Amino acid sequence: MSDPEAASAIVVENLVKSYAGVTAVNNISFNVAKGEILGFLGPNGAGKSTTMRVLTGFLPATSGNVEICGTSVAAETGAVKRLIGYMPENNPLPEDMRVVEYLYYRGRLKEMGRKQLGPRIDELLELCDLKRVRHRIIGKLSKGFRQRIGIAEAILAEPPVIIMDEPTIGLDPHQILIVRDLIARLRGRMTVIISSHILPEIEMTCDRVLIINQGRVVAAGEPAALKRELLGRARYQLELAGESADLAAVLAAVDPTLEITTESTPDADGFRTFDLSVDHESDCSEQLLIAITRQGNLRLRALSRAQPTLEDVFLAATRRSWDVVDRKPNERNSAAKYPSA
Ligand SMILES: Nc1ncnc2c1ncn2[C@@H]1O[C@H](COP(=O)(O)OP(=O)(O)OP(=O)(O)O)[C@@H](O)[C@H]1O
Repeated sequence: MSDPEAASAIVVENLVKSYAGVTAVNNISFNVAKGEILGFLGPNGAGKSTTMRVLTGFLPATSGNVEICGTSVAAETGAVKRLIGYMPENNPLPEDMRVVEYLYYRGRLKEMGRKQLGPRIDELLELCDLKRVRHRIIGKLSKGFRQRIGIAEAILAEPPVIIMDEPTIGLDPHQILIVRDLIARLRGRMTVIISSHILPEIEMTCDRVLIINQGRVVAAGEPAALKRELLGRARYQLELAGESADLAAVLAAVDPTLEITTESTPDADGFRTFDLSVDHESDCSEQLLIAITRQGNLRLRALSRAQPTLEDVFLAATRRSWDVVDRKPNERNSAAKYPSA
């Protein structure tokens, strides 16, 4: 059998990080496979930045073990820093340097050879759409350019692992698109962890997500699997005129687990919006459409299957974890244990 840790670029085991009086990261464990893009999500104060700082060797862990490509962060912090390209939140850049100058300077600090640096910087200016600002002073550039300079710097020496804290924060939709494409191009070549509050962004970019709250992992998996695990029931919406009892009878005939969750008051034409939920994932839109049309007394104007988003998953996972936190300690002991990824 293959060893899952051998295929992991990042291994985090029972990581704890406490500041004076605050446990920011409370015993989290997860692996990130080589070439995988992992989205790291959590509400404000969940412990995302702290975890990233420990992973990159900028902060020592209180306890636990972190390995990057088989190298222990605690034992070989210097070596680990060379394995990671890190773009911290609000990435600080030297205001008075020119773009090329800065990348060259950072490359030399990363011990890259002069001959190797020139072509690599040209490649990155192209990849990160920075060619037209290559000789501009960084302090005079917009946020979008500055974020891309941060990404260029993180991937400059082609480290196997890239960690980005809120890479699209403060960017406009066009700039977000550029950064998203840029990250997608790293898939398979580098292992990437991205922390973000922008959930559609994460959903589009990441292979897997890890949601933390109050320093603990509260959900982990592929977005589609998490939707099934956390949201369970599929949802539909109808715009329909007719008696609720007639609709209820049709629903029972289509699927005994189909139920009306909310219904609106009728509009001027007598149509109401009904929200439905059903206990399984398989699509029953067509059966619903046929059964309602055949019923005779019901007039259907619209039928749609709700597509749950990562935001729904995030809210369900964090709400579930708050429920556990709110329970009395003796109840908490018997609560379901959450996956540690
Ligand atoms: N240097 C510090 N000293 C004391 N407490 C800290 C320090 N840094 C963070 N904390 C606390 O640790 C907890 C986790 O903070 P962290 O910044 O890791 O969360 P986060 O998920 O990155 O939040 P955000 O999304 O707001 O950046 C918070 O309660 C925070 O107040």
